[in-house]
Amino acid sequence: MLAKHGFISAFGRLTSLSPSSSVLRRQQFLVRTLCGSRIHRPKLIGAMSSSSEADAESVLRIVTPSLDPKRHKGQAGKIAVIGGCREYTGAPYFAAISALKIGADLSHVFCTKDAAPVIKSYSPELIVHPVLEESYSISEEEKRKVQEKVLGEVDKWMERFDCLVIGPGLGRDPFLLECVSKIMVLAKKLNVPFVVDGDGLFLVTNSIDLVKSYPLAVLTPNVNEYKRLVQKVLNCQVDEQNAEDQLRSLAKQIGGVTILRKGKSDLISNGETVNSVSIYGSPRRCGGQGDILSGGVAVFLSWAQQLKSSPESPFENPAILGCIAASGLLRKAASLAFTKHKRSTLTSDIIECLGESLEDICPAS
Ligand SMILES: NC(=O)C1=CN([C@@H]2O[C@H](COP(=O)(O)OP(=O)(O)OC[C@H]3O[C@@H](n4cnc5c(N)ncnc54)[C@H](O)[C@@H]3O)[C@@H](O)[C@H]2O)[C@@H](O)CC1
Ligand SMILES: Nc1ncnc2c1ncn2[C@@H]1O[C@H](COP(=O)(O)OP(=O)(O)OP(=O)(O)O)[C@@H](O)[C@H]1O
Ligand SMILES: [Mg+2]
Repeated sequence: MLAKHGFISAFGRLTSLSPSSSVLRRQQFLVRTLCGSRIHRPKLIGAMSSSSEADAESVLRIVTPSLDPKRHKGQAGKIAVIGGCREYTGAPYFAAISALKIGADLSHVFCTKDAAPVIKSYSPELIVHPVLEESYSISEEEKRKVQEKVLGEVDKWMERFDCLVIGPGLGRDPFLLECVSKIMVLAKKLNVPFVVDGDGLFLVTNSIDLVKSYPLAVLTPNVNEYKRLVQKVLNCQVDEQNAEDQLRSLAKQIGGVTILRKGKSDLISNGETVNSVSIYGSPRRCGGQGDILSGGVAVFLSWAQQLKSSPESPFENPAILGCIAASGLLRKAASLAFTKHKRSTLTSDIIECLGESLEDICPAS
């Protein structure tokens, strides 16, 4: 109920991004074709009682908008990554460039001053804001003023974003994380959805109220991040025998946020349904694949939000559809990259395969 209310209120903000009627008709046609002649909620995602393998390719076909010449720049998505510090410049780059390669129109990165020139030099496509500060660069007396400045800079842009990705390569500096927690509060106030990954999960695991009961929050923990969340929120260890039930309990306990638990199979739950995506990916476990996923979830979630423009819409939960689509595409791209590069497959190779993989599932024309 809460989740539904949240999505509806967020759609108000996204009205201007609603798909044109021809786009909506095409998507409804796809639902009819996949689910029989009457329009009803597609059986693409699992039921309440058990986990089921999602039909990721069908979800990708439904959420991906057609390339309509009448659409203007920005309508296919404006994404912002909050991340990037002295140590990590790759992670925010991977998330932001993946969003563009999948089909978003604009991709921003809000990072520390040290990280900005490095990230800019990777790609002229990204809009990079050198606004975040780590403790080492400021004195105690300056902290309050700096925090206000950081929030002011982000606030100027916030309403324009369809989704944020918070955490890839953020680092764990306490002052920086305090600023980011304020950015999360601002995003919630404006009903901007966000994906929390990497060090963003370190932050929310220790301050769970930052995401609790916010239906537009998606958490994408890897094995370690999941272990820490389970220990903190459920006060127990990860139970592999009852993985689906435990994930459902965890999502429910955090007030119905959507969690994508990454692993051999990706498991997705909002506290009600549990879906898995297990299509074959790649045996390479090079760093950065989770960053592609977080950028992808942001784009597909934004697109899935645009589908739900009328009360009769058959599309129920944009966050879940976004997770399924991103997981399916990442796995397909990883598999394609591995056939080309084998043992030397890197995250950049997988990013290069995103376009071809999506084209294979839903051709641009
Ligand atoms: N090129 C880059 O800049 C990258 C930066 N990254 C960033 O690095 C920061 C830390 O993320 P991490 O994912 O390393 O943090 P984690 O706390 O998840 O991982 C830390 C340790 O866990 C170990 N580990 C990984 N998988 C495991 C498994 N299945 N079982 C047991 N141990 C396992 C790793 O070897 C590593 O030593 C984040 O900000 C993240 O976004 C990563 O995204 C990778 C790429
Ligand atoms: N054991 C596995 N077998 C197959 N695919 C996997 C496996 N583990 C992870 N993946 C795939 O890789 C993606 C990234 O998951 P991973 O656990 O590597 O994230 P991560 O540790 O956050 O990555 P990053 O290095 O970007 O931080 C998952 O969505 C999943 O599709
Ligand atoms: Mg990660």
